[in-house]
Amino acid sequence: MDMLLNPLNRRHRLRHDIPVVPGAFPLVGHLPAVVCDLPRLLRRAERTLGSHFWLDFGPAGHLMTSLDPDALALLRHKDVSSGLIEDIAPELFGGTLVAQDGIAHRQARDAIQAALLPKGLTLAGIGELFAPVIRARVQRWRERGDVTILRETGDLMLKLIFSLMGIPAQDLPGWHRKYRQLLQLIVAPPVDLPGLPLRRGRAARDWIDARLREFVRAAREHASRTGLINDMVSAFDRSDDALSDDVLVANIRLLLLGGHDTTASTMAWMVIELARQPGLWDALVEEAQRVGAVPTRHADLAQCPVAEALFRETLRVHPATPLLVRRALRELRIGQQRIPTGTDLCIPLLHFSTSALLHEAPDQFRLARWLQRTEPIRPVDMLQFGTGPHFCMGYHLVWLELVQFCIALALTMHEAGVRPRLLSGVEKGRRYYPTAHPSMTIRIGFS
Ligand code: HEM
Repeated sequence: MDMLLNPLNRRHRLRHDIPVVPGAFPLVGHLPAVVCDLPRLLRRAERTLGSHFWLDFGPAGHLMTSLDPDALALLRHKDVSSGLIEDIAPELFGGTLVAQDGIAHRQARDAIQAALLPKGLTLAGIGELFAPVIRARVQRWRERGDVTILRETGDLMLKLIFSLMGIPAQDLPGWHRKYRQLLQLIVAPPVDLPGLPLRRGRAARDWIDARLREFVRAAREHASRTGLINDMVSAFDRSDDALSDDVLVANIRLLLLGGHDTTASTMAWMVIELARQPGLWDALVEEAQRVGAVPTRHADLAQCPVAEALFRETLRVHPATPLLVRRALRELRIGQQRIPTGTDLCIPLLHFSTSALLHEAPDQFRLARWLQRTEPIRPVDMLQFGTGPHFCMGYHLVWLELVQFCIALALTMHEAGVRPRLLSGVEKGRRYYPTAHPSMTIRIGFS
């Protein structure tokens, strides 16, 4: 199938001496091709235009996209701002630390970081909280015999994140509904009328924020239901310059958003890879039988190298966050390329994650690249979580929950004498933006 580009727009144009990729549609620009076919779009642009080119992200405007590995240094550059993300999605990310720079960013980040590091997660008993929820879910898959995998992992991840926040089981359906409405803010047209996505999304955000405020109050009164919120609130209250509750609430909401789609997509890809590569499944089952139980603490993860390699390789081949956006605050250079002040930038992690410049045989799914390595994990090996001051705050949590998930899946299915099998094609229906994920319709059987 050919790419979703506008056949009437073939003109070669330059902006600031950098070529614009032809084929943009009015209003939505290159978004159809970005969403459905980003790897091919980047490869074609590189082949025909070189390492730097403009892509039109429709309402978000033109972003100068760089495939030069030097562009990664921009993620650590003091004159490169994260504020662009707030311009693109003000309703979701306004006031959150992902859109802040410098001291404001560091203050908010420092105040909640400790709760998400291995020690904080262990003290709050997050592994113990998650293990039974994950085991119950894969047990249900075994009983059902086949599942639509992305829908299931999406549901499981919401349950885990809500349990992290201490939301009681009977309140979950209400939270699910509001969360789905909140997500509509990503695509809502800017029309604020009753019944339209913007109005519904804002109302859902206010509902969620009001409840998060109650959690914060409960934590201050030492009546919190979970260690994690408790730890965040006390760290926030201890921070040098008092930060307002609005900042705390917006950032707890950011954790709900940041940890859902990304992890659900990775989990679904893991099951798909296990289903289509029987050797991977056998290695995982052997490891699960050796450890005998779902690990609950970070210290236990070292006993699960196969599950860890599966987590790292799945993310390398299928990075859930395909691109990062930034704004140049002054004139910069990427290699030989001059970047004018004010340029909006796109740094496609997806391209670097599967680039031959950074990985040997990048297109091959190889656990051995992790299992046989002797040197420690480098920043470039974790690129799927970003790099620099905005490096993902959920990294240790994701590592824990995905290893837990792999071991639970292998133990449960092996006990029943079944293994995952792919019941549908994988290539059709993949999406790459705003989060990359496999097709919604892929079914996995357990037989
Ligand atoms: C496979 C799962 C995940 C992937 C691939 C992922 C990826 C990323 C990436 C690439 C960034 C950098 C954004 C930037 O530089 O602009 C980021 C930031 C962030 N992530 Fe994750 N993430 C995942 C899971 C999670 C989870 C589970 C949480 C929390 C519960 C989380 C919370 C955050 C937060 C709060 C930030 C903003 C950090 C900052 O701006 O300082 N993420 N993530």
